[in-house]
Amino acid sequence: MKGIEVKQITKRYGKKVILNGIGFELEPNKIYGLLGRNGAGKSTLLNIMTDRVSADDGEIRLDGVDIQDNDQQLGNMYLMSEVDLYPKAAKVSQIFKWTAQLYNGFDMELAMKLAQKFDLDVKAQFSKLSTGYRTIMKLIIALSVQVEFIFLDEPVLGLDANHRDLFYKELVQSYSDNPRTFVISTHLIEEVAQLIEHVLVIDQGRLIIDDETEDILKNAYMISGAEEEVDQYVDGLNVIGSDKLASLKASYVFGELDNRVIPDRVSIDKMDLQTLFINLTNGGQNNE
Ligand SMILES: Nc1ncnc2c1ncn2[C@@H]1O[C@H](COP(=O)(O)OP(=O)(O)OP(=O)(O)O)[C@@H](O)[C@H]1O
Repeated sequence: MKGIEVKQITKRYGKKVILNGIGFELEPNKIYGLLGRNGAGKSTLLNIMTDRVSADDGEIRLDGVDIQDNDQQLGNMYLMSEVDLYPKAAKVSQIFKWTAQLYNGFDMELAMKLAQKFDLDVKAQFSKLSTGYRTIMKLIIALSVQVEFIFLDEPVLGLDANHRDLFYKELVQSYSDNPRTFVISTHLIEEVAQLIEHVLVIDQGRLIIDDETEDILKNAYMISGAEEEVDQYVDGLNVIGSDKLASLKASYVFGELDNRVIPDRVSIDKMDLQTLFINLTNGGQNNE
């Protein structure tokens, strides 16, 4: 198979099972969203996929070949994470140069252009940059390395709204100029909902969603109105949660609605990705 296969990955820390037999595939040239609550194991999974952390069980294959200790395969992947791996005194421009030596296809012209757009001073020392600008430098590198698989772990950490907006635009531009696969792990679901083509959700060690964004949202509904009528309407449907305000209720349904008659005082709207995520990962508790 072309792409990455994640096969039955299990990871424990002490007695705690963080990832429990996770399996999915990443196709070439697609933007994935990797979602999960705090501590769900997203960073651990990305670290395993890039051979920075070893799994207790399972295997990662790129184009059919195991990536473990395989520099050639690992050279096709880049992980941008919160961890700062650079020497304290290093300047941004030096870090760009080192990265270019490590990754053949590094696009220095793009990196310098992006630095200008984001107002990043390439003569500054990395350790003296603000939190947001450290992220910006790492993002610029991630967009400029031009490898086949790019993993972005919390890519907008510390970025203000304008910089986040600029980053999403530059990501789309870079993706259309040079299609490759991105996996974006983030908590800002609504901001990336338009970008991601495929959604992966990890919850309690398991992969609970692995589907195209469009297909997921096609079957995600918010049924709202008078409580009694809402309850009556959703009876027998796959209700994943609900919210209540006085006598009004909103029930969240994930799955097909049949041809049942919609009562007058009930309205049906599409659920957004963030609402769906919250309801799927709140441990079965209603939000009432
Ligand atoms: N080196 C480690 N030793 C022990 N436990 C660890 C280690 N690294 C991660 N963990 C634990 O594994 C779990 C998953 O952590 P991870 O950072 O992968 O989650 P995450 O989904 O990225 O979370 P967040 O969204 O909060 O960043 C957490 O309970 C964390 O405490």
